[in-house]
Amino acid sequence: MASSTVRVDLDGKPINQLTICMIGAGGFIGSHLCEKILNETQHKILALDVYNDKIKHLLEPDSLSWAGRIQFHRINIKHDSRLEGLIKMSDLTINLAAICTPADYNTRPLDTIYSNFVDALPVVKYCSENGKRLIHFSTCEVYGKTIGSFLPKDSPLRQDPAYYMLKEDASPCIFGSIEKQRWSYACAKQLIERLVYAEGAENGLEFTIVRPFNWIGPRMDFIPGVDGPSEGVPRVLACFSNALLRREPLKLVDGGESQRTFVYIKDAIEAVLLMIENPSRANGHIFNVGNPNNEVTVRQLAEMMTAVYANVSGEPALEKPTVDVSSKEFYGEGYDDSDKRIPDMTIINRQLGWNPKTSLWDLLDSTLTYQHKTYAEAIKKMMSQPTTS
Ligand SMILES: NC(=O)c1ccc[n+]([C@@H]2O[C@H](COP(=O)([O-])OP(=O)(O)OC[C@H]3O[C@@H](n4cnc5c(N)ncnc54)[C@H](O)[C@@H]3O)[C@@H](O)[C@H]2O)c1
Ligand SMILES: O=C(O)[C@H]1O[C@H](OP(=O)(O)OP(=O)(O)OC[C@H]2O[C@@H](n3ccc(=O)[nH]c3=O)[C@H](O)[C@@H]2O)[C@H](O)[C@@H](O)[C@@H]1O
Repeated sequence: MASSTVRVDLDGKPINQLTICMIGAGGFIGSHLCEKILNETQHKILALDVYNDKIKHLLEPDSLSWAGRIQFHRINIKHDSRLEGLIKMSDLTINLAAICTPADYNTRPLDTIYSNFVDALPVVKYCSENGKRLIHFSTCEVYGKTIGSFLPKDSPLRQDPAYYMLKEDASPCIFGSIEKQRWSYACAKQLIERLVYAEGAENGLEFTIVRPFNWIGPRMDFIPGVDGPSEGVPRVLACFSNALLRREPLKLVDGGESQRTFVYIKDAIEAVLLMIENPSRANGHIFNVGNPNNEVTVRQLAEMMTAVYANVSGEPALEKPTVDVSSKEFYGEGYDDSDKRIPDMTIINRQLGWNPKTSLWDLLDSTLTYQHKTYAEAIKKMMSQPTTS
């Protein structure tokens, strides 16, 4: 229920009701952000996407308390003349639309570059020309590899945060060669960040750039063959969930040595709401949003998910829960990887006072409970059907 008391910002000033044009509202992050805004604020949402399956529960029935505060527009921003009008009608635009699954970066590099750079251009332009505020979703992938990854494996400097900690205003962006098409995504995101920043510097665009660090939780991506293509490769949470649901070993790419920090989607969305409601603290900034305390190797993630899922499902884990695969076999030619991703939290702490709360175990527990409830029956049914040859 949206609270009826007056909401105040971090400086104690009342927050005016906003109309928000949310592009990509039907995706993983968009669905959680819509839910949060409708539940806790009085803001209105113009939700733009080509799909709405993940926000269907928010769009109907009309009797819900937020009826009239969310309006879905089925729009592909690549070619739809309604886009500028919707941005003009809004106080703030949030752009989440993107191709953002690594399996696509090296196999569909053109689509990836168009989606993350070319298609985002008109959004930036319309915001700038019409004096509208923009929150643009970038990625932690713009940092690429850490400086430390170029040091010898046994170098003590690898333990020094100066060689791995990722800082918005200091760290370089280090990508692989052009043949490593994995970096098409990071590079496109970096260029759109630079464009947004330049629009701010030269034309006064009021902007905030968000760099998410592996946000995970319910509704992330799809389970192949259930609510997405059988041959599709989602991000790691859904890949591992799919294997656990099917009682198959989890595939560790190149030994599962890469490190990631995972943050619970519900924690991360709180940071976005703070940005929305505190423009004077958020404008002109780039924010890392992640949980530096939740670092694991991908192998450790697989082990933890296996243990959590055994608890959730009540079924014992497989005797051999993981299997090694090469990145070429799994993703194809042109894959490369970020070695380690720890967000520096100084800027978001200083500007918005935000800190993540949820431990990796707890966030996996609630997420895998959701995956089990949502998919276990469908998978069982599918697997019991005879395969056609
Ligand atoms: N989930 C994460 O941890 C993470 C990490 C880093 C960056 N990001 C960035 O955050 C944003 C949202 O990510 P997500 O995880 O919610 O992804 P998602 O794929 O679930 O959501 C993206 C949404 O954008 C929509 N979309 C794509 N192209 C569109 C177009 N041309 N017109 C209209 N709609 C279009 C898709 O249909 C989808 O619903 C992306 O920009 C992504 O790069 C996410
Ligand atoms: O979420 C993020 O912050 C960003 O990172 C992701 O990139 P990445 O973390 O590399 O993608 P995942 O699919 O989540 O993979 C994480 C790691 O697990 C590995 N992996 C993935 C899937 C699998 O089945 N097995 C496996 O070992 C990958 O090789 C990678 O090392 C995506 O690029 C974006 O969604 C986003 O910009």
